[in-house]
Amino acid sequence: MPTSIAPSGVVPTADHAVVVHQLVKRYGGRDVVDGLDLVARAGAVTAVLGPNGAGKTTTVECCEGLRTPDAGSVRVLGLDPVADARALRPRVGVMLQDGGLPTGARAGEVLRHVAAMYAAPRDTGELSERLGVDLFARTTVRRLSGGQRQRLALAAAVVGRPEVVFLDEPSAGMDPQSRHAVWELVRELRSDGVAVVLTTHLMDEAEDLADHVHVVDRGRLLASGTVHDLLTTEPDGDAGTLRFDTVAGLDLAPLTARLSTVTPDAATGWSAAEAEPGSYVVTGPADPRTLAELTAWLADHDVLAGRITVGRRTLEDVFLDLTGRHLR
Ligand SMILES: Nc1ncnc2c1ncn2[C@@H]1O[C@H](COP(=O)(O)OP(=O)(O)OP(=O)(O)O)[C@@H](O)[C@H]1O
Repeated sequence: MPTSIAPSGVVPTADHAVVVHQLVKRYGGRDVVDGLDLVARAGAVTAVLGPNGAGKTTTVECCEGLRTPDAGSVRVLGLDPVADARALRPRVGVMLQDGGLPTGARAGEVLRHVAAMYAAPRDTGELSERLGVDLFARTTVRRLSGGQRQRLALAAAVVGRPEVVFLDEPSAGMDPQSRHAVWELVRELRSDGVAVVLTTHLMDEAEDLADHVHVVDRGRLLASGTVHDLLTTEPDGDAGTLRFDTVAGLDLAPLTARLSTVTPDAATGWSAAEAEPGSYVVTGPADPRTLAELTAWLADHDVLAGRITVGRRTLEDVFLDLTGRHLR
């Protein structure tokens, strides 16, 4: 069962490296973070997953001491990120979404300069090589591509061997190979005991990397738990999904009724939604018979599906269930 599908179920304990409690942040009278609870453990990857504008960056910036909460509290390693900023600086690594790097300096210099600020930094040569920073070490930051800046920012965030790392959309704009290198590094940080907090709107990033996922939307926590917990939460249990694309506007009630007749003994029922015009998601105890029934139903309606896929539920489906909207 999930650690919590309800926001109130996030229970901070002493071994949490990050504890955000009822955080509120307002801009222009609008609560962009609206009573958010969030925890992150050492030796684990915690993903803050939500669509654009959900309040992920604002939340993480409050954890980094870059923004002051309007209400609620934030503790990182037991300290206040704003009041105890000096004590936290050597212990926390931060990768900002816009990089936050000096634009006139060369990439290699930036990394060496950041490393020099720490007592026991990582080997910059080894780190540069594995993230591909060595390939553009002599290029000034302003000339780097978005993905190159991201890689440099990540290297700078981890070079000081921090205990907690905040990564804001770490693989945004990266090619698949760079993304793979980032994910490998994140996994290694976890096994070294680092508390990794990453924001993402990429469900596969959250599913592949995260030990714990906080799903946020409109400044609020919608669900929290391990990926497995979130994907197997009642009422859908171990439901699978049948997705198909065809003409828009099909009446789905007769379809779910028909599928239910095929699986009368199943613990879970069927639900169906038109996620986007002409793009349907049918969730339930999918098996070969129900797939055959779906295609028969389509044939009865004289419609040809452009694509039919069978799969397990994804975090995208969880988000759709919770909000009625897509993650992106
Ligand atoms: N400095 C600011 N002044 C006014 N509004 C802001 C400011 N920073 C953020 N916002 C607004 O707060 C809301 C949340 O923004 P935030 O960047 O935290 O979202 P996000 O979940 O990180 O989104 P994205 O995935 O697009 O980065 C947005 O509506 C944004 O426009």
